Amino acid sequence: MIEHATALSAAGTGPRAGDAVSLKGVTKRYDRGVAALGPVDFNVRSGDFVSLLGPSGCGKSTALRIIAGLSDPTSGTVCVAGGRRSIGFVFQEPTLMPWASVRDNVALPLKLTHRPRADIGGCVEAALARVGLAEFAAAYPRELSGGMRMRASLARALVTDPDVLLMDEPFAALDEITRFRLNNDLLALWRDLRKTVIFVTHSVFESVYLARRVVVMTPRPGRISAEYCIDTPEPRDENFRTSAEYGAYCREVSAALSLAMGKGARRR
Ligand SMILES: Nc1ncnc2c1ncn2[C@@H]1O[C@H](COP(=O)(O)OP(=O)(O)OP(=O)(O)O)[C@@H](O)[C@H]1O
Repeated sequence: MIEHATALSAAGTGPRAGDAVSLKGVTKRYDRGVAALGPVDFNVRSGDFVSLLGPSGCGKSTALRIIAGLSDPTSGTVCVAGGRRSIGFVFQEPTLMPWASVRDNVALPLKLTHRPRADIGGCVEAALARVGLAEFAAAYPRELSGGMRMRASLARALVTDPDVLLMDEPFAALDEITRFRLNNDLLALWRDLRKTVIFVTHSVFESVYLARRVVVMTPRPGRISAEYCIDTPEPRDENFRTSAEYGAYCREVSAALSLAMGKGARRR
């Protein structure tokens, strides 16, 4: 089974036709001299679901922020097919405005891009229906559970119909039952919409469950240490989560993460 998993020494070259995102020689050094990332070469095919897996502080969020254009790389080039407007971002925290209804929170990206008022209502209703929150449009964030707040945050990212969805440990703070349910709902959404997803996590189990490609990073400054192709029939569901195949992938990726941690230790 595990022979499906192909470990590669490094990922990516320049952008190829069909790439949604391409990073070439990307590094990030913060103002105080912290070398956070790279160099990283990384390509993501359009419609793929890729997980960036690495230890806390290895630069995963930094990589996402650079792809989103929220932070500039110190060196290297970033290419996003369709440009930054084609990106939706889901942060670690739901980051909802507490004084605004769910409907108004989700409408925010459309208002910021001056979308005609007549379009906004329909787009918001559709995004809320996508994440199972249609009945909570008028509710305020304080009236929602943690999982529902994260659904609202996901709806806000989807409302502009982006090609690329960047997700930064969105479910890390949720209880396991809610997290598993959101994992399944995200996979269903991805199968329907076929957006390109880059999902950051430090959970081996979550990355193997969700992603078709797991990219393992070393500790800071994060580099790509290995890649695994999780080649299992779709749709994935609870049967996959409890399968011997899933367990074997998790063991393999876990071993790769341990190896990556060792690489980081040697560099320091
Ligand atoms: N604005 C900043 N200024 C200075 N250093 C920063 C800044 N943002 C991040 N760092 C540092 O860069 C490194 C990488 O941070 P980053 O948040 O990208 O890691 P991460 O892998 O996403 O971590 P986590 O999984 O804990 O969220 C860390 O050492 C962090 O302290």
